[in-house]
Amino acid sequence: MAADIRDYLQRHETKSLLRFITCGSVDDGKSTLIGRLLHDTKGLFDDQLAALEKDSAKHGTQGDAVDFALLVDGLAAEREQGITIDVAYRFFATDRRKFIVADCPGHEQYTRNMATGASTADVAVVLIDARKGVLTQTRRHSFIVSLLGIRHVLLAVNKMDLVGFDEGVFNAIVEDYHALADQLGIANVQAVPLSALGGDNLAARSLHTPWYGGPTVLEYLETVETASTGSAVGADTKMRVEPVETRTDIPGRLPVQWVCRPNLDFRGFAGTVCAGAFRPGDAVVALPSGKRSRIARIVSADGDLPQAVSGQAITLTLADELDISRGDVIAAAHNPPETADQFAAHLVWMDEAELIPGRGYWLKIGTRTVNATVTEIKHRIDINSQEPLAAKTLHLNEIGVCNLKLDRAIAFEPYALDRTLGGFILIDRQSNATVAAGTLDFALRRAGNIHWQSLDVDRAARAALKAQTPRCIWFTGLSGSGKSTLANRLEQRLLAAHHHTYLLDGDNVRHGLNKDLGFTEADRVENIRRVAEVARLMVDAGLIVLVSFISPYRAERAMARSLFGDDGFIEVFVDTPIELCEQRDVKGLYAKARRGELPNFTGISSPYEAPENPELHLRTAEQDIDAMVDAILKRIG
Ligand SMILES: Nc1ncnc2c1ncn2[C@@H]1O[C@H](COP(=O)(O)OS(=O)(=O)O)[C@@H](OP(=O)(O)O)[C@H]1O
Ligand SMILES: Nc1ncnc2c1ncn2[C@@H]1O[C@H](COP(=O)(O)OP(=O)(O)O)[C@@H](O)[C@H]1O
Repeated sequence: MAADIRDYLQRHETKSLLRFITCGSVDDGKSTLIGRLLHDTKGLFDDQLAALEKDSAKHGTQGDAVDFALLVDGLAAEREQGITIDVAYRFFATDRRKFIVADCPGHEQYTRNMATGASTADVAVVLIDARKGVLTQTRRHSFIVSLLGIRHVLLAVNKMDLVGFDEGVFNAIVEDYHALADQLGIANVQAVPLSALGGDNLAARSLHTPWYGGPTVLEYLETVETASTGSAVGADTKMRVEPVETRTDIPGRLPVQWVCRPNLDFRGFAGTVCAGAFRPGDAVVALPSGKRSRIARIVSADGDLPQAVSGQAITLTLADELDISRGDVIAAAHNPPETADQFAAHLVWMDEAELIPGRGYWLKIGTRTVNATVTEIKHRIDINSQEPLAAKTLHLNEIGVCNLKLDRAIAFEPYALDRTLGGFILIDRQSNATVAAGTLDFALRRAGNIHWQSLDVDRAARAALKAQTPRCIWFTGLSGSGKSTLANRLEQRLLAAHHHTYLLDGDNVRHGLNKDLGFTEADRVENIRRVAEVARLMVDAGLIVLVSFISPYRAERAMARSLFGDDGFIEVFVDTPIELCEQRDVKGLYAKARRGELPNFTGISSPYEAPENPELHLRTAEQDIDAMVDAILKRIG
């Protein structure tokens, strides 16, 4: 298939390319619409058509006629479910233009696919069932369309045949949608009355709508002018294709995808220009380091180029040796993007599990991946009214405005200016699943104004005075597993050996610093974040710090570890089977939890994620306490 696409694109190299997406609810007729467009423009590959005819006879719902929905519904499994689940990219062309269409599924839980498809599109085709009008789903899709910077909407009012091609019905829907588009700031809306099934106003003008004087769907797609600045390179095809409109007047930006170093004489920075243009001799700056140089050469598969514009995949060489790595951005020196590590952002939450403020996620932006936490949810947005609503978390498909903090500064642009350097996804660090798509709105200035105060007396000096190596020894395990008992005994032994220590115990810290926190997932995340920060200060003070908290989540233990570095963090897994903890039931909490009187109890009604690679794995059922303490002492030397 990849070879077919390459061949296809090559044949159409000279034409401009329009990327669009289709959005609609299940059964609005998206698949039929795309299938018919492909068919009517002869955009089908012959073998696809043959397969379609065969499939229609087998599964089709349209008698002997070709069932166009089958063409885009793709996988058999999806067909069986009757819904489309993945984004399917299709290619077709007319004499005037070539097209890539992302077919975005309409089922409520598949917003993620829609955002994926929308992130590179110039135009969104929003389908409406003429009998149903503007639905919540239409509003959600349109909101994402506007959020992801698509400025052009084709409102496809489908199934006009089922309302007798009534002009009044069409006008009422268009009026409704215009009100929504105004709210969302979508300035360019073209509404078309159509019947995808009958082909009315799709490729050919319909005789049933003499009252309609606008373009057909295809005419619109062939002629719409968008401000695309280079979303036109298919990553998988490695092909260069001209975007609809290439801007060379805006400053150049190249997110570095990889550093190309075939031999000692050549060091190039490869990537796809995401905005503006570069020429040899241009002054450039590497971000976030801020180091400057000039472009020496622009190397491409076709030899050296006099200019590279957005959408082109190239390799730059520079006049000076700069330390630039993957994820950095090379930008025009006279007008570089800002760098920052804290942002206000919009988020579309796409995971079944809710967003946890304070938890660490991977944030991928351009070619860079960094650690990020949502520090605060400002509000979520009511999809119907666009009103802000109070929110402590975001659930599946909810859209919110929040503050983000990264573990290092990145070069960025507000999304409204640049989709590559302003659009990001959040990835769960444990499962690697994409949990959100988002847009950076602006940098929070305070980030740049709070500096780390460098002090004359440092950790090394404090540690030297105490004649010890400061460390964090982190005990994790179920309630009653033996964390406190072991930590206590260890502290006694350390004290006897004249060490300076402090024991932070969950129960105790929850009486003071953390007395505002309970046992929900979000509260536990915050509980661990605070105690990890406190432990870090104490380690900085030169102490050996023992932390004894259930700390049930891998993500937060990884976060704690990252504060100390591998040498400074010893994770001790106090591994006791829950049956034994329950037998011990030191505080009577298991009995209470079993009676249903204690909600969110770890191991019973709240999860415990066992460590995968702890420095020490202690099985309390098999060893006695002193032997285990000896093992810890041996490990810390
Ligand atoms: N619902 C629920 N789940 C678990 N534990 C509960 C709960 N409610 C109260 N307790 C008591 O609180 C102690 C655990 O607090 P932690 O701060 O260590 O928990 S956590 O790390 O935030 O998960 C824990 O102490 P340990 O038994 O020493 O672990 C319990 O005594
Ligand atoms: N090998 C062992 N290691 C640790 N604790 C043990 C062991 N065997 C029995 N225990 C008992 O288990 C209980 C553990 O309770 P505790 O230390 O308060 O656990 P946690 O702090 O994990 O909730 C104590 O009563 C302790 O005496």
